[in-house]
Amino acid sequence: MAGEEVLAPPRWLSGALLSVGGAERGYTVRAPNLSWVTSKGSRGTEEAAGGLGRAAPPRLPACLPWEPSGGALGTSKGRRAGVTTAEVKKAAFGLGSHASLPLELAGSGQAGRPTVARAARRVHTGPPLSLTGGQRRAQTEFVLMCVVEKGTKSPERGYGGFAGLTDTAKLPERATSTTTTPASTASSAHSVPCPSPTVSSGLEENLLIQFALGLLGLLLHGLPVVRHLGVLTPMGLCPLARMPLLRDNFTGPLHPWARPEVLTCTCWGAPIIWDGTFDPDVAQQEAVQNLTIGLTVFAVGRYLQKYLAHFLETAEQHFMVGRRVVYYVFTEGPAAVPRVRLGPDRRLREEREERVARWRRWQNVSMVRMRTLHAALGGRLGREARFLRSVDVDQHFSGTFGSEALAESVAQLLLWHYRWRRRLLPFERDARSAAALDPSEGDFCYQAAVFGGSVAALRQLTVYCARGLRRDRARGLEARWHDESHLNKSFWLQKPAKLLSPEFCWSSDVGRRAEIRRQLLWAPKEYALPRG
Ligand SMILES: CC(=O)N[C@H]1[C@@H](OP(=O)(O)OP(=O)(O)OC[C@H]2O[C@@H](n3ccc(=O)[nH]c3=O)[C@H](O)[C@@H]2O)O[C@H](CO)[C@H](O)[C@@H]1O
Ligand SMILES: [Mn+2]
Repeated sequence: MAGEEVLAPPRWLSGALLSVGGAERGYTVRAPNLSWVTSKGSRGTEEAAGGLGRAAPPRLPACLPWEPSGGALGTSKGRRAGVTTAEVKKAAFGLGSHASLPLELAGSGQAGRPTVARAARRVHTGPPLSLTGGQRRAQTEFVLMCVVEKGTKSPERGYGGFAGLTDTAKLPERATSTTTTPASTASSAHSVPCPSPTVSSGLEENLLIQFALGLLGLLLHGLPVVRHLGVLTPMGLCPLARMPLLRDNFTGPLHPWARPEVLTCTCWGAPIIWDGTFDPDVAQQEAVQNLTIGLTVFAVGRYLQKYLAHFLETAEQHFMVGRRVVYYVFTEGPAAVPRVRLGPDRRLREEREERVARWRRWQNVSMVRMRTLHAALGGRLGREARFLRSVDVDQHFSGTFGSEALAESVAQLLLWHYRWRRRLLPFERDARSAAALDPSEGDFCYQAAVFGGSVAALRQLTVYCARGLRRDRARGLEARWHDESHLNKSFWLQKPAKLLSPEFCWSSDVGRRAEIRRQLLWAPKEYALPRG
């Protein structure tokens, strides 16, 4: 119901519905029998575990981020072993500066003094790209293993201690494989979902409650109210809330705990940016200056006239204000691109795109964007801009969209489904499609209307999607949500370094929600004319 305010559920109800949604991402459920295991293989004290905290070891699965600098893994030992920090991070999910590894690394070093190099090599050559069935099971049972640096006061000093939380009742089998699997060829079998809760007993009941509420909502208010039921599904809590805060090169210190009603980080350590979890002024100051940020947008056919002017005008007011920005407008009709007054240090380039115009169906225009973007990233655009954001044109900015939205790779949570259970997410389920995800796969549902990252990350992403789209086309297939389905597959395999909350891409169709404080708004869906 447009304009209706929907409040967060009362606490008791959150508890009742705990396992329905966010909890399955592994944040809010107690994991029994957790204890520290140190690098020496013994049950550890906190000190031995790297000084993780002064209080008793937390009962929640917990991960610490790697030092943004690369910390222990960037040591001379690591280098001598021929393993770079970047390689390790890539092997462990292709992450940016923060990573957590759901691996069993405890005891991986020599007795008494495990070296970073050994651990790094182990990460590099074995899991998580070749997890055994036992490890996978262990993960779903909340064994969240983390690599924790120890003794890394100076990044030049090379010892790493490793500690993890493990369920001592069910230690995972050790991985036996030592074959190297390059991250770039990782298939879905190698990507690991956020752990699922062991306490699934209430799940069916909770689903029933939600179903009953849905039915009631239907009877009382008609269909639209059903959409709001997602609000009753807790998203889970960021386990890092009680840990050292994640840092991000663009955002300054983050405050994941500032928004306890929503999930503010992922299980692999990426922050989810919500209003209040960052300080916009600090973000603006901390962000590396003098970066050119590209904003790519396709405006083909009637979309150009209907949406582009308003989109650009509002981008001038809100998008990366004070920074160097280049708009890249892909269109077959550059002459019709509206002349919008641009601020200093901001320019607009028309990228003549004849190919897109050939496609009659709007879905084809949408899909061909991946290929076109990939080609452009290899050319002038890729040389000119350091970070890019690709957006749909049928929306406009209505609030600040600044440096906090930058990172190595950035995904946007889809507003309809950000609280939904993983199994219910509308991923491509036709196993023949390159975009297919198994019901146990996929972390979140991301939106193709906003994604971004460095040139290198986006080249990887776009080529992956473009290949998948081409393969599907050759087989006469089209994924359910076109390019968006492929984007979701890609982000499942190569986890994004940062997620933007739905506050960054909202629709008035959903109405107002208390938890949504700032917005990039979709234009009303009046597609009869532009798509006609
Ligand atoms: C908000 C959101 O979730 N958007 C996604 C959703 O799109 P939408 O349902 O919002 O699709 P859409 O019509 O906005 O098409 C995507 C974009 O392609 C461009 N365009 C499309 C057709 C055309 O004739 N001319 C033109 O310029 C334009 O930039 C448009 O914004 O699903 C699409 C694929 O199903 C894409 O994945 C979109 O990113
Ligand atoms: Mn759109």
